[in-house]
Amino acid sequence: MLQLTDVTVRFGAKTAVDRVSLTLEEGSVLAVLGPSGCGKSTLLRAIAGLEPLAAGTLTWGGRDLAGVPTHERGFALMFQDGQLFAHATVADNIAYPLRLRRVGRAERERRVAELLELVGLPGYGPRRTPTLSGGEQQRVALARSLAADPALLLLDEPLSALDRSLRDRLAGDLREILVETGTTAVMVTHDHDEAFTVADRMAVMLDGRIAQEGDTAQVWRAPVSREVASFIGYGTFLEGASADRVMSAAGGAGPRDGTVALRRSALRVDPSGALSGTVSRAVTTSDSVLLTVDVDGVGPVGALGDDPSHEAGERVRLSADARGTAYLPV
Ligand SMILES: Nc1ncnc2c1ncn2[C@@H]1O[C@H](COP(=O)(O)OP(=O)(O)OP(=O)(O)O)[C@@H](O)[C@H]1O
Repeated sequence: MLQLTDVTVRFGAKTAVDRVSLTLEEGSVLAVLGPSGCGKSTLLRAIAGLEPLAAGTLTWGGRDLAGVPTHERGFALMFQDGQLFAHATVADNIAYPLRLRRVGRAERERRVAELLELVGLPGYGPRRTPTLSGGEQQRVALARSLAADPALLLLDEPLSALDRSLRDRLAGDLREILVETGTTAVMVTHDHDEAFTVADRMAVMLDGRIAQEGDTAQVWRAPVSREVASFIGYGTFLEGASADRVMSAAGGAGPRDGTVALRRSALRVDPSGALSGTVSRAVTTSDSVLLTVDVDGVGPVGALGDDPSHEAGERVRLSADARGTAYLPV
């Protein structure tokens, strides 16, 4: 088990990581999600032993890691750009951590073949890394990180150098590989889709502190604040009569105090929907039409359309789905 208690990292007067406490069971994958500059890479580097703690403790399996240097922690790190050796073959890159451990040649070859199979690149061993695509290079980097059977895998934005569609596919593969190998991992990302796909637990980090931590499904359904909600995909916030009107259309209970957060998927164009309004903006993407609709008696909300011909000024009806809504704690 990885346990962080009040972990604090400072750079001069700047507190980059501020009293962070987290627990991660073995076999679990935690995503640390947060905006640029919130301190998530620094937190990961502190776990790796690359940044000294100004305060707090870090333990693995009950052992205090203070004074344990990076190479003795038994953790592996993988970065955004993979950092493969350009002059070496794919097989040599993956075998590198095994060489450091003086694993014999036959065992190295067996393990490299097994890892290439695992990351979906069988037969790639003799290739030189500069001849690989970006996605293939990240798969090789992942295989190299897993080669030495790390106790804990630390991933820093492992997919962010890739384009969107490749990223979505690799995120799913990464999830399967981590589950199949039973790897305990901490992944830092600013992309909530990636965090929901890869991890079973999520810590949302804002300005050096953990704003919310829990099962990904729990965080998805019940963000604890507007800041967290905005960061995990809720785009509309309503209060008072506007909130009541939408929640009653969604079949919710009677009026309640507080703010309702809505994902775009909470409101969909539907000719038999209970709400009506005027489209103020329509943006077509490959799999949906993103609308802003000025709903009568509610105000502007994000909604999903089904037809690329929607246009500003058009009157539409919307139905509401409670699964895309959340009451924020008062
Ligand atoms: N070596 C350093 N010296 C001084 N300040 C630093 C150092 N490393 C990071 N910081 C500062 O600490 C804060 C957190 O940085 P960090 O890299 O952890 O953020 P991040 O959440 O990973 O951001 P990004 O997603 O942009 O990489 C930032 O304000 C950054 O400028």
